[in-house]
Amino acid sequence: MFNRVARRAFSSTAASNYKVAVLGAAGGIGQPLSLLMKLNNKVTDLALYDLRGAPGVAADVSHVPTNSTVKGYGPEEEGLKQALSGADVVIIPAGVPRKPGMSRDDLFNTNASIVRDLASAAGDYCPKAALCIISNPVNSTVPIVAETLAKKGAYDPKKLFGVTTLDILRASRFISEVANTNPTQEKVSVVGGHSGVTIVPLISQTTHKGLPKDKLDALINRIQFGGDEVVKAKNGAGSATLSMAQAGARFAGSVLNGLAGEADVVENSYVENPVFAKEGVKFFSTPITLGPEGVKEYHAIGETSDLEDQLIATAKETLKKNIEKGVNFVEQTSK
Ligand SMILES: NC(=O)C1=CN([C@@H]2O[C@H](COP(=O)(O)OP(=O)(O)OC[C@H]3O[C@@H](n4cnc5c(N)ncnc54)[C@H](O)[C@@H]3O)[C@@H](O)[C@H]2O)C=CC1
Ligand SMILES: O=C([O-])CC(=O)C(=O)O
Repeated sequence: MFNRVARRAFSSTAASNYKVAVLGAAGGIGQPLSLLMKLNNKVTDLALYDLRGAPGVAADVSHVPTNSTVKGYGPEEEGLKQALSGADVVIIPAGVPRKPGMSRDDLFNTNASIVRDLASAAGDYCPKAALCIISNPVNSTVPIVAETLAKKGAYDPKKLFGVTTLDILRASRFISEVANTNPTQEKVSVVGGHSGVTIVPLISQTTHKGLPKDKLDALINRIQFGGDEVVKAKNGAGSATLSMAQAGARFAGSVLNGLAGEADVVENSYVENPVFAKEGVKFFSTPITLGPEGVKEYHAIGETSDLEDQLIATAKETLKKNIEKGVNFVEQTSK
C-alpha cells in the first residue's frame, strides 16, 4: 500500500492528491456525492463508509476512469478507522432525512448521536482533517462536532464546516427564475444558518435589489423554505439528495482547492466565526476564504438592507438556541 508521500509521487495527472472520506456514503446524498468526488481530480483516495451498502457503492463508483482508488467500508473490521485514517477531508451526510410535516430540528434526537460518534472517530483517526457536516440539523450538528472534538483536544475551528452551499445554489436558481436571467451568472450571499428563518439571502447585494416588495418577500421565503419543496414532492421518501450532492461536491471541492493553496477560494459556510461569537452566536455562516489550513479569512457580511438586518436579528435568536441545544447534548451525553 502506498503511503501519502508515495501516492503523491506516483500520481502524474492530478494537481494535488488527497484522501477524502464520505460517511453515510450509501445514502441518498452519499451515493451521488461519492460519484462527484470520484470525478474531482484532486481526489486520489476515496473512502466510502456506511453502516450498510458502502462496499457495493464503492465497487460501482470505482469503475469510473479517474485517478482515484475507491474503497468501501462497513462497521465491521474497524471499517470506520480504516476509512478515516489519513483522510484530508471528511464529508458527513450520515443520518436520517425529514418527512413531510417535520422540521430539521425534529431530526435532532436521531442524528445528534450519529454525528457525535462519527466526530469522535474523526478526532481519533484523522484529527487534522477538514470536516464538512451535511447531516441535519446543521445548526446544531456543527456545534456537536465542535464540542466532541474539543473534549479530545482535537478541535480546530478553522477546519470545521457546516455545509450551507445548497442555500447558495437555490438562491442563484430561484433569483434567476424571478429576474429571467442566467442562473450560472447569479451570485447571492446567503448568511446565518441552515433552517427556515436562520437562512438569510442578501438580495440587496445583487443587481436585483429593486425587486418589488411582494416579489422580494416571496423570493426570500422560497430560499428559506426551499428544502420543504423537495420534502413535500418526495412525499415521505426523503429530502434533497441530488442537488445536495452537487452542493456538497462543490463545497468539498473548494476545501480541497484551499488545501492545495489555490488563491481566492471563497464559499459561504457555517463556521465558528470570531465576530459573531463575541455577540453570543458562536456559529454563523458568512463568506470565508479557504486556504491550506482551512479558513484563511472571515469576510464581513457587507452592506445590508433594513429588511435583511431584521432577518439577521431573527436568525441570531434561533441560532443561539440551536447552538446551545447541540452544546448541551454533548455535555449531557459524553462519558
Ligand atoms: N446540509 C444540507 O443542506 C442538507 C442536509 N441533508 C441531511 O443529510 C442527511 C442525509 O440525508 P439522505 O442522504 O437523504 O439520507 P439517507 O437516509 O438516504 O442516507 C443516510 C445514510 O446514512 C447512513 N448512516 C446512518 N447512521 C450512520 C452511521 N452511524 N454511520 C455511517 N452511516 C450512517 C445510513 O445507513 C444511510 O445510508 C439528513 O440528515 C438530511 O437531513 C439533506 C439535504 C440538505
Ligand atoms: O430540507 C431538508 O430537510 C434537507 C435540507 O436541509 C435541504 O434540502 O435544505
